[in-house]
Amino acid sequence: MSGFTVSSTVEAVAIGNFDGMHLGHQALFEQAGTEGGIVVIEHYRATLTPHIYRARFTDLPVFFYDFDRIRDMSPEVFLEKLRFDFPSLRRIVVGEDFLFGAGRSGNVAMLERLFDGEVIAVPEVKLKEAPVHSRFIRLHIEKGEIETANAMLGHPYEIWGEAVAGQGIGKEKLVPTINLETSRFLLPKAGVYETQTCIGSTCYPSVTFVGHRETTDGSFALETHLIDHEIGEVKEKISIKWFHRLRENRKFDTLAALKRQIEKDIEAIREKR
Ligand SMILES: Cc1cc2nc3c(=O)[nH]c(=O)nc-3n(C[C@H](O)[C@H](O)[C@H](O)COP(=O)(O)O)c2cc1C
Ligand SMILES: Nc1ncnc2c1ncn2[C@@H]1O[C@H](COP(=O)(O)OP(=O)(O)OP(=O)(O)O)[C@@H](O)[C@H]1O
Repeated sequence: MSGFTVSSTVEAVAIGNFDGMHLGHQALFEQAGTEGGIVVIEHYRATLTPHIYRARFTDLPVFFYDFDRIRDMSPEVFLEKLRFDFPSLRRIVVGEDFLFGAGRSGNVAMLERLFDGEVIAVPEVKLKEAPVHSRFIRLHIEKGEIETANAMLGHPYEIWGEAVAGQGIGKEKLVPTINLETSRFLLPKAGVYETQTCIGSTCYPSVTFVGHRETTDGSFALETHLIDHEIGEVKEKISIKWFHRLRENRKFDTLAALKRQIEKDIEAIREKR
């Protein structure tokens, strides 16, 4: 989907890029109310909830404005577009730092001047003094600090991908794994993680490896092993929810040594259950 979608019923919109659909974003959605909608200014750089994945974290309808099509609009023209696209619009919800229009020339005060309805500017949401923003959540994920990222998101960090063929070593010599291919999602720092793997509507406890397989072929892989659950060939889309980084990616001298370590990783997760 690209460009924009129009709704004649939506009475309130929250506006922003909304990568992650984090606690700060959710505070805006609450103010938009049940008749509200979400206007995503889409610049195609989102890596936490790229494009339509944002819709997984809200019950409100999500509309997309392609950033390239609105970037040169003055604040006045942008407001005209909103009024045209949402003829029932009575309320606009943004964060208090919201800037809009060509060259980011419009702010909340200008929005209040130009819009004849209600403008709600939500104060910055923080988590224990730390401001919650997509850019900080990305940094935590890149450092493997999943608990902090999840606390800021208000939900477990989740990525989606397709199952692809692996080397065939796992099942024979280590543990069976689903090898995943993803695009656009930010991957956590290399290592081994406590995760859940969701196939269809069922989520299984799992252990996930992300990084270069230093012990075998050295190539990059994202692999997940379902703990205490056997599964045949997986054809549908899979998601991984991330919870905790267990350890670094390491090079083992033998496959037997790697297998012993993987068994310990699995046991560490079982003990928590
Ligand atoms: C829980 C888990 C932990 C892993 N840890 C490492 C590791 O520390 N170092 C490494 O080189 N490979 C690690 N791997 C990846 C294995 O090398 C990989 O599963 C193996 O090469 C088989 O790949 P295949 O599934 O493509 O056959 C791990 C895999 C799993 C499932
Ligand atoms: N922590 C927050 N508290 C309140 N409002 C927020 C917060 N973070 C973002 N917003 C508001 O949500 C909307 C979407 O913002 P945006 O997509 O830029 O999120 P962001 O987390 O600030 O992203 P980035 O880190 O990339 O700047 C904007 O109206 C913004 O002002």
